[in-house]
Amino acid sequence: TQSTRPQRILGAVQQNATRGDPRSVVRAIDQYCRNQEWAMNVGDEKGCILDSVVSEVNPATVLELGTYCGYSTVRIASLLPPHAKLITLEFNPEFAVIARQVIAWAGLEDKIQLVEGASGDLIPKMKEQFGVETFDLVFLDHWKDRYLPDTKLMEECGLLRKGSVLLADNVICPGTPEYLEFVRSSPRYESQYFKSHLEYTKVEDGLEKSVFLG
Ligand SMILES: O=C(NC/C=C/[C@H]1O[C@@H](n2cnc3cncnc32)[C@H](O)[C@@H]1O)c1cc([N+](=O)[O-])cc(O)c1O
Ligand SMILES: [Mg+2]
Repeated sequence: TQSTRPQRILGAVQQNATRGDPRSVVRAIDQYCRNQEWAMNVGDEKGCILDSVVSEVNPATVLELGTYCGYSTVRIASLLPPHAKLITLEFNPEFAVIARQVIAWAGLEDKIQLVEGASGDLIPKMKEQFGVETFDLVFLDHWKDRYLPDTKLMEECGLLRKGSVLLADNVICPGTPEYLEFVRSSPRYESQYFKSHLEYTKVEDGLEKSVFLG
């Protein structure tokens, strides 16, 4: 039977990456998606900006919205200090199955908790079910029309504290106009745009970093 793109991405990891070596997993996915078939991973160019923000924030708690195959999950977790935790939400069970295997190949199961379900349902349960107080860093990379409602939901649920950093992918392509307008005009956020390119292409895209001011 025909394989799916996520299955082929997992195959590229298992063939080309070294078990327990997260950076080799990231490299294997980038090489596959650049040379064989495009996929919606944040990619290496925006990934370097992601790395610098993760290193600067040095977060103890991270929330990722939209796991897909686990590329950015592994990329972020590989930079976290010991005992830091990353929770990643994915509602497509087929993608979750692949992402769990990518995360396992990287040897990062202890740092990453992949939760299957919709962000709108899971965000209100974060404190009670996952023992989270607040998130130091949130990476938004799920459906683009969910960025704004989920940000408001995180505020309402008390999951953001003064200094929490939101980092949003694709604010230009495919684009998140309502979210961008909100974080750039709200007095409760200090926003900064990092110009880059859509993964594996020359099309403009970028990341928006927004610090919650409390
Ligand atoms: O559409 C894009 N991303 C959507 C990502 C979606 C991923 O997040 C999950 N999800 C969605 N809402 C969810 C709510 N809760 C949990 N998981 C959820 C989906 O099951 C999928 O795994 C995209 C598109 C392009 N592009 O060039 O077209 C480039 C990119 O970098 C992109 O990120
Ligand atoms: Mg993206």
